[in-house]
Amino acid sequence: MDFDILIVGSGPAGQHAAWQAARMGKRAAIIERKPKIGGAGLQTGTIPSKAMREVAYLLSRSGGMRQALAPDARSRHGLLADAVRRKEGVIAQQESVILQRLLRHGVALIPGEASFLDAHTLEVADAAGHVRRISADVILLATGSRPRRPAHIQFDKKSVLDSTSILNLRHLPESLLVVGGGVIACEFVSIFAALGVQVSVVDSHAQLLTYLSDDVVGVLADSFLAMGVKFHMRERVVAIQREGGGTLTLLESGQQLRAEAVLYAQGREPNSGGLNVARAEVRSKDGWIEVNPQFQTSVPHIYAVGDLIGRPALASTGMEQGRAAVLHAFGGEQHVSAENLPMAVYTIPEISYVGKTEKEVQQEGIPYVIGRAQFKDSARGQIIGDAQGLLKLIVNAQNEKLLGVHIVGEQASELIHIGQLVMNLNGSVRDLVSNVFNYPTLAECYKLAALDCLHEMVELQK
Ligand SMILES: Cc1cc2nc3c(=O)[nH]c(=O)nc-3n(C[C@H](O)[C@H](O)[C@H](O)COP(=O)(O)OP(=O)(O)OC[C@H]3O[C@@H](n4cnc5c(N)ncnc54)[C@H](O)[C@@H]3O)c2cc1C
Ligand SMILES: NC(=O)c1ccc[n+]([C@@H]2O[C@H](COP(=O)([O-])OP(=O)(O)OC[C@H]3O[C@@H](n4cnc5c(N)ncnc54)[C@H](O)[C@@H]3O)[C@@H](O)[C@H]2O)c1
Repeated sequence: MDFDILIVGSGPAGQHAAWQAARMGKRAAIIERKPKIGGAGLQTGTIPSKAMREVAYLLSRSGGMRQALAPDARSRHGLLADAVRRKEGVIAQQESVILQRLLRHGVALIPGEASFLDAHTLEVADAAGHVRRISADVILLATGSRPRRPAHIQFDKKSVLDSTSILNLRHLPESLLVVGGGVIACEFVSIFAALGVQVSVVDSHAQLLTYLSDDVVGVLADSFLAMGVKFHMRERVVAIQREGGGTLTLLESGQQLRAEAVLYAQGREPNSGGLNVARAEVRSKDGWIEVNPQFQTSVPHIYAVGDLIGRPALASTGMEQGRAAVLHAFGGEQHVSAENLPMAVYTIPEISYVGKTEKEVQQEGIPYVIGRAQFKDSARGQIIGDAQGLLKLIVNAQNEKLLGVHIVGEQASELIHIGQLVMNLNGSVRDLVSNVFNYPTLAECYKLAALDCLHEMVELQK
């Protein structure tokens, strides 16, 4: 065999699998079809969108930007240029960090598109048309996902966009219609609304981010309204046409919406088409690869991780899946599945949560109480001017254990890890009450919300 492990895809899942294998002294190689490494994590998704968001966020913090920007188209385009520059700088720097890490650990990087010849052999075709065969004891598939592009929508990378092409815009549209109410949709609504674009949203649901708590999403929706975002909820898109320099979107209700550009953000599809998994007898469903809890496919020495296996489909979880699969493949330390995975939505304001939602707790029939802390009730919240922020704890009313933490507001993506650790260490709401937090901090909201929970528990017992 040429290698101990061949990894297909250099996104977060593939990188972390390769790094782990190399740390275990294995001969590892990554095959990547794109000219640059990093996948959606670094090149077309997580990092570029977060880098652009940072520019939009800083602008939104400076206040009043819509009015300030409206008359001056040149400065608006300058802002997009700033966002693009920041994005490209961060990508280049991270690319170099990842490359150095992989090369330092002796991971081979093989350019080209991989497809199975048999269960131990991949054919790799590079951009110059050269084809080679490479074999390995273990094969790990980490080919990720791409935006779902239904055939009836004419994407053109200029005015009808997906989450990849929107990152390459060089001209800031006057108006943007976002089709979808999921994570990608909401993150881009934040970025473009904060950059001064007139943003509208169309979604078939009654609310954005349907799986989140109503009160948390309510804070986000209010913030969007304050940024001038218009909503067309419970509506479906029938067609998107190009019209002059812009677009015309037809809704099922008969309404017609004009916007300079449209972002279509309704889910993702697996990158498994070219892999020819049937030749290796790897089972898949609608292109998503089926795996067991150890990330083995139907062929035990072939593993699949990351977006390719479906939800949660996050860079954070993909990295850990890659590491876990390699530990399993080479009999390393016993891997314990990570529990209480956090999720962050990098909107303005940020949202983050861990554990169960109130709806899930109700469905499971668990007796619970809710404790809330408004950021405006903490000194730090006042200092930084976050009047909307909210931290909400869901606590088991019988054993006082934390069941879920939901945060919307400044630093939500960082703050969540406090609650996550308490949950992972099987702590209770009383641990949050007795903990001393720096003052003034937003973290102190944990204590305020925990005290609110204790109060609710007393009320419940009356
Ligand atoms: C706009 C956006 C924002 C996001 N924000 C976040 C976030 O804030 N936090 C978060 O945790 N997650 C976020 N995600 C999700 C995250 O980007 C993905 O979950 C993550 O990148 C998946 O990693 P992966 O390694 O499975 O696949 P990918 O990152 O998609 O990488 C797969 C790689 O495989 C390569 N490949 C595919 N087929 C072949 C083949 N046959 N041969 C060779 N190479 C192949 C591809 O070219 C690609 O480089 C975001 C996604 C998007 C689109
Ligand atoms: N901050 C983050 O962690 C982050 C940010 C962006 C993306 N992501 C990852 O990218 C994934 C994809 O993001 P997304 O916003 O596309 O997904 P999503 O699941 O959040 O939202 C997709 C939306 O499209 C709709 N939809 C899906 N399939 C559809 C179909 N066939 N027809 C009509 N509507 C359909 C859904 O109802 C939903 O409203 C996420 O699940 C997440 O894993 C994560």
